[in-house]
Amino acid sequence: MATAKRKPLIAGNWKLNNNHLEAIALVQKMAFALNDADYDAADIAVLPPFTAIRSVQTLVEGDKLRITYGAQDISQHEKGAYTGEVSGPMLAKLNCTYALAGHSERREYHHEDDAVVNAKVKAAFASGITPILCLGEGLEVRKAGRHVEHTLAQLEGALKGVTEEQVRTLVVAYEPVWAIGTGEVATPEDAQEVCAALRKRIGELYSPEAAQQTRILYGGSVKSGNVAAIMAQADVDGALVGGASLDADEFVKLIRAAVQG
Ligand SMILES: O=C(CO)COP(=O)(O)O
Repeated sequence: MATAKRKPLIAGNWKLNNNHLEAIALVQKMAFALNDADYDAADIAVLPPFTAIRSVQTLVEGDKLRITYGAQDISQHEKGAYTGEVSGPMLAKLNCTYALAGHSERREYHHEDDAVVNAKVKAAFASGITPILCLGEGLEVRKAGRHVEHTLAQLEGALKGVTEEQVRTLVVAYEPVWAIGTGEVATPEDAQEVCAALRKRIGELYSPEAAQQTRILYGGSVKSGNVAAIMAQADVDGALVGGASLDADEFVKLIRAAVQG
């Protein structure tokens, strides 16, 4: 089998934090600390709230920063009477590289099911944006030992109608809900078990070659102190980081720990 050549992706999901001025300050601090070796070693992304994307874009483009950025959500609709929604074409116009689709907090608080997540993944691709498809089980499912089948079912639901060409560029993020914001990090072996199963299933649904190209991240209480062991797993290609991405020093430390093999 061809050896994997996947560039790590470390993405900071800011969630509901940072107004546009705070966003500028945080990205400036990151940019000050990061160097070319960091950017060569990993793709580095921030996912600000919608209101801060324009400010981040202006900073990144004005200073030609190698930090990429994206949105925490994307509408399944392109335009029309959908109050409060932000579309793929709007995000593309802001040069967003990524959009999260199906984060567990969207699934839980906004009742997004696999069909909606599927529509969001396709909406992102239609606008030239790379979806970061978030998957993961809750505590009950984990306790019942059904975490692999649960996560694979979410994957299949989200990929209906997605082409092999698209899946090669897709980013999947395995985020066990019980490990998000709880300090309860999955063990590296827990992360590897599910990430390997996801890659295997992508191989079965598409092709082994496509599966070797899809980047699969782990998320859930990732910090500078635990990221190296998680990244050492064969099928983990990066991290989706919440809390630890809000502090520039900690996030840069985390990025460096992630790529030191
Ligand atoms: O949900 C997450 C990233 O999308 C993980 O959040 P924490 O890193 O704060 O646990």
